[in-house]
Amino acid sequence: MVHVTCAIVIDGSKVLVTQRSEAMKLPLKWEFPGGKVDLNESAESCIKRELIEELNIEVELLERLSDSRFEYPTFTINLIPFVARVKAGQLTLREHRAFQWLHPKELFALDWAPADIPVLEQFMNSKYAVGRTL
Ligand SMILES: Nc1nc2c([nH]c(=O)n2[C@H]2C[C@H](O)[C@@H](COP(=O)(O)OP(=O)(O)OP(=O)(O)O)O2)c(=O)[nH]1
Repeated sequence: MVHVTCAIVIDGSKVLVTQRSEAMKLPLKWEFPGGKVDLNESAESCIKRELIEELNIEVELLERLSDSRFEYPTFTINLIPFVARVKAGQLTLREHRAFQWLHPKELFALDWAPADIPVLEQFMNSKYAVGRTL
């Protein structure tokens, strides 16, 4: 099983989403940015490191949500989500194809990496999803 962290980065009512590039696994799928946890690394350190490496942003973690386990045909992922806020840095795409800041209600329309769907649902039911329609 692969342990992967991801961050739902919020700015007011907007949420950051990133699109995987053609060269990555799950090409062109939208995701919450993050990546694989290294050996002996905590989930918290991992997500902070990944966001600096991939997007050049330093984040503050607000809350850890529940893990989402998903079986892809060739591997099983345990996705560890955090809600976070940008503390410093100018967002720069280093691996992804695109990014968008969206309102919570716009999120469901994206073509998501399947493991992210339960994470998205948890987020939508949290106090951080401002202006959501329930
Ligand atoms: N970063 C991230 N990865 C996700 C999410 N949802 C999801 O299924 N994944 C999958 C895609 C990848 O197979 C894996 C994360 O790996 P990664 O982002 O470090 O990159 P990768 O697999 O392209 O890298 P690699 O195998 O070439 O080292 O988890 C998500 O929300 N964020």
